[in-house]
Amino acid sequence: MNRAPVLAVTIEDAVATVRIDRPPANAVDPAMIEEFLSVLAPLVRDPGVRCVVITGTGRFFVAGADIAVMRDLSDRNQAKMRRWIEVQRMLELAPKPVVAAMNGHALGGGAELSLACDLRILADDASFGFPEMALGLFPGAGGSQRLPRLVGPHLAKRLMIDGARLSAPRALELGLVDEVVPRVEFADVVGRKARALAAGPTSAVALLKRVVDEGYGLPIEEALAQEEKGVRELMRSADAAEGLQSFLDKRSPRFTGR
Ligand SMILES: CCCCCCCCCCCCC/C=C/C(=O)SCCNC(=O)CCNC(=O)[C@H](O)C(C)(C)COP(=O)(O)OP(=O)(O)OC[C@H]1O[C@@H](n2cnc3c(N)ncnc32)[C@H](O)[C@@H]1OP(=O)(O)O
Repeated sequence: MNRAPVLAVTIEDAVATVRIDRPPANAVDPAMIEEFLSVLAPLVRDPGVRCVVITGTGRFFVAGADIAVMRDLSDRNQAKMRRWIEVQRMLELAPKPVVAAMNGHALGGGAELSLACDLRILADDASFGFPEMALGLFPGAGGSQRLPRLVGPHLAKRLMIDGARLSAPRALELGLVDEVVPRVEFADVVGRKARALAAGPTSAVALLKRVVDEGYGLPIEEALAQEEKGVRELMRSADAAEGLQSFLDKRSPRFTGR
């Protein structure tokens, strides 16, 4: 059954915004996951896109997996739903900054998606959390592995066992999100942040993301070797030359992302 797309992509000032609109709660189903994979691939590859913003509509960013879909616990259905992990890896490895602009409730798989992004901005009246336990589940779409990396294993287990929907200030206090913004200013703040990121040295951001992803968790000697590989590429980048020269010229840098 083909249905209308639930993702709308706009590109302006080198910022690609992917807006989710699947009423009533932007819950994730297999069709949305496949749509995400198909719209993200060109955005990740396009050098003209230097920042990607993922956002929702109305009261919801993403309310998690579609619970009606999750009732089908067959391996086949779980395999289709588990491709949500691939969406997260695409964002995590994108050679450019990715912003989770959480306009509304970011829960379960929605909160998990945001953990794969580089900047998490939450509207001040939105909630954030991993309520899967109330459904007899746990955040098994990346959350059980990324959350401990973010806040440490003890707090991560507490958040997942408790399953609380956290207020925006509490999510900020725990370090789960980077910024909480009043709803009335949300779109402006996200736009400003995204444009600033797009105008920055996205080549350095791309290399840093790769170095962190490849080095994290490795024994320090191997991790430093990964870092060295990235630094060699970094020092050959046009952005590094421009950044250093602009300081000496006492002018603002004009980064190209190369
Ligand atoms: C993301 C994909 C991952 C899949 C991985 C599969 C492999 C691994 C499997 C094992 C791991 C499991 C991983 C599970 C991840 C999940 O995300 S499970 C779902 C987690 N989310 C929730 O539990 C949130 C559920 N929603 C709510 O609690 C409330 O809606 C709210 C957010 C507190 C808002 O409440 P309120 O303002 O009262 O609005 P509602 O009336 O409740 O909701 C409005 C309508 O939206 C529907 N809805 C809301 N959330 C969902 C949802 N997640 N799925 C389906 N539908 C949802 C709700 O039913 C209402 O619908 P109507 O009644 O028709 O208006």
